[in-house]
Parts: sequence; C-alpha cells; structure tokens
Amino acid sequence: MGVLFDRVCLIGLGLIGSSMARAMKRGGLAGHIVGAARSADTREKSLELGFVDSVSDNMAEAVEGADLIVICTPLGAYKAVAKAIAPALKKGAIITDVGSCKSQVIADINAHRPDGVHLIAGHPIAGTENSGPEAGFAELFDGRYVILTPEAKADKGALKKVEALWKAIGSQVEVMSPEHHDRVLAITSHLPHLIAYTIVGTASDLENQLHRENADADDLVKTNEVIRYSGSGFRDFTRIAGSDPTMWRDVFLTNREATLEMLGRFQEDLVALQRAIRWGEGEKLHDWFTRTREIRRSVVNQPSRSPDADLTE
Ligand SMILES: NC(=O)c1ccc[n+]([C@@H]2O[C@H](COP(=O)([O-])OP(=O)(O)OC[C@H]3O[C@@H](n4cnc5c(N)ncnc54)[C@H](O)[C@@H]3O)[C@@H](O)[C@H]2O)c1
Ligand SMILES: O=C(O)C(=O)C[C@]1(C(=O)O)C=C[C@@H](O)C=C1
Repeated sequence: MGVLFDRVCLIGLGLIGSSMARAMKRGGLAGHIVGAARSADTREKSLELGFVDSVSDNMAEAVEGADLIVICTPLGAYKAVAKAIAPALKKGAIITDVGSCKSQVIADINAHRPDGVHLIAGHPIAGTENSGPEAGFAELFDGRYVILTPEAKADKGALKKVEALWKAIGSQVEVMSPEHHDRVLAITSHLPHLIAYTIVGTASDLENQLHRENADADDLVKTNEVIRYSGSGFRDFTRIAGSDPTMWRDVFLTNREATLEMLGRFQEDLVALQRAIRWGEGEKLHDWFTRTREIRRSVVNQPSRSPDADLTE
C-alpha cells in the first residue's frame, strides 16, 4: 500500500493506540510515528516494543509537523488534549480519534480546533478487556468495522484519507452521524458492559453476604465461590467486567442520554421475562430464546468476524 501519512502522532499508547501503531507499521502506512504518553514507563516500553519511532511526554511538541493526529486516550481526557495540542497543530493536519462515543467527543475537540485543521472522528469496533501498550496487537482491527462520524461540513479529502488508512489497516469502514453511532453503540456495546459490571458486582455482594451469614457455621464457605463455581456463561461476563474502569466510567458519563434510553428499554423487557417466569409462561420464554439463538448464529456467521474471538474468552 505504501506511506499514506508522512508523520503520524498518536496521543495515548494503550491497547488501541499501540494496536493502531503496530498495524500502521505492519502495512508501512506512516513515514514516522511519534507517540505521546505521560508515563515514562509507557514511553520506554513503546520504544522497546518498536511500534513507535519516537516518543514525547509533551503532547504539543509531539503534534508539531504531524499530518495525522490520533487521540487514543480515555474520553475524559479529550478536552485537555484538544486544548494542549491546538497551538502546535500544522495547517491542513487531520485530527481523528478512536473513542467509543462520538457526539461529545466532536464537541470537545471542536471547542479548541484551529481553522484549517480537519476533524474526522472515528471508532474501531474492536477491542479487548486488556489495556496498556503491551496489550495491543497488529491484527486487532483485521476485518472489523470502523465507524467514521464526520460532520456534514467536514473536508471530503480528509475523510478519504482517514478512510484509506483504516482500509489499509484491514478494516471495513462505515460512515454515519455521531448521534446515530451513539444510539447504536449504547445498545450493542455500552449496555452489555453495564450489565456485565452489574451482574459480577451483584454476585460478589451476594457471596459476601453468604460469608457473613455462615460465619459461625460448620460449612463456612472459605474459598471464593464466584470464581469456584463460575460456569462459562458467568466467566464470559467476568471478562467484560474486567475491562478498564477509567475507560468505561468515561463512556457512561459521555454517552449518558443514549445509555439511559437503552437501559429503560432493557428494563421493560427484563420485567416482561420476569413476569413470564413468575406465571410459568414457557412458550413466551421459548419463543424469546429461539429468536435470540438465531441472532447469535447470524453474529458468528458474519464473514468479517472470527467466530468467538471477541465473544468468549
Ligand atoms: N478497549 C477497547 O476495547 C476499546 C475499543 C474501541 C475504542 N476504545 C477507545 O479507545 C480509547 C483508548 O482506550 P484503550 O483501551 O486503548 O485504553 P488504555 O487504557 O489501554 O490506553 C489509554 C492511554 O491513554 C493514556 N491516558 C490516560 N489518561 C490520559 C490523560 N488524561 N492524558 C493523556 N493520556 C492519558 C494512558 O496512559 C494510556 O496510554 C478510549 O477512548 C476508548 O473509548 C477502546
Ligand atoms: O471485546 C471486547 O472486549 C469489547 O468490549 C470491545 C468493544 C465492544 O463492546 O465490542 C468495547 C468497546 C469499544 O468501544 C469497542 C469494542
């Protein structure tokens, strides 16, 4: 494919930033990759792993001369990042990002974006529960969707370049409005994480309660029952619930409205199933589970997805 951007600056060298850097190195897509990270440990590790050509602890210095800037930090850092880099951005540079929510992100960046600097916000629908520079890998985005959410007035040339980059990385690009993205992802990604965080926390609370109730009994439960008796269904939830706390705190605070809307719908359906169990409505339960089994089968049969890589451990 060859070099698409002479100088790329990645801000944040965690799972997603380091995976993008690795994928760009694999394809020879960037002339020079500079990584900005606050911690000396991350900077050293990133150089050692070889997915960046240089590093800096100063975001403004790092973006100097960059043609593409990719913000790969948790969402709560965006405002400060956008403000810090604004004075150092080159005219014609393109800012993009990988954040899990889009409407707020665009507002945060636009508040400081200088004239003549383009913004094409984006979100790769690929990840794991791990974080940090060592967690990344070049294949993370292979065959996966990347959603770009340019504003209607966004520069078409800049959109084409960011689209070309993701395609060269091996992803499928979809373009949609930021608002639509945030509603879709609220149900397909944000709510599932909230449910996983809830169920694992609830199980742990219950376990603590049992410990207290049985404290003087002969059959005192000594080992961690959440771990000991977890079937693979519960283990799948614990994988998701092991995701980065900072990242997910920021996702829920950023995509508040859409998440609350989807949570409301989910609660209605949960109550309907609760009622079906109470009243012994087997047919209703069976119909519901038949429909969801079909959905599961169509998900794993999607040509662009490797069967369970991201659905189970
Ligand atoms: N993890 C996923 O599955 C996934 C998938 C798609 C998109 N995303 C999005 O990607 C972004 C990064 O997530 P990640 O999984 O790579 O996280 P990560 O924790 O692995 O990496 C985040 C990086 O940002 C840096 N950072 C944190 N706070 C900062 C601050 N205030 N200023 C500057 N740098 C800061 C960290 O030091 C780290 O290098 C998030 O916005 C997230 O919503 C994550
Ligand atoms: O596989 C996982 O661990 C993920 O949760 C990845 C996942 C998702 O929900 O699909 C998580 C957050 C992102 O913004 C994109 C992808």
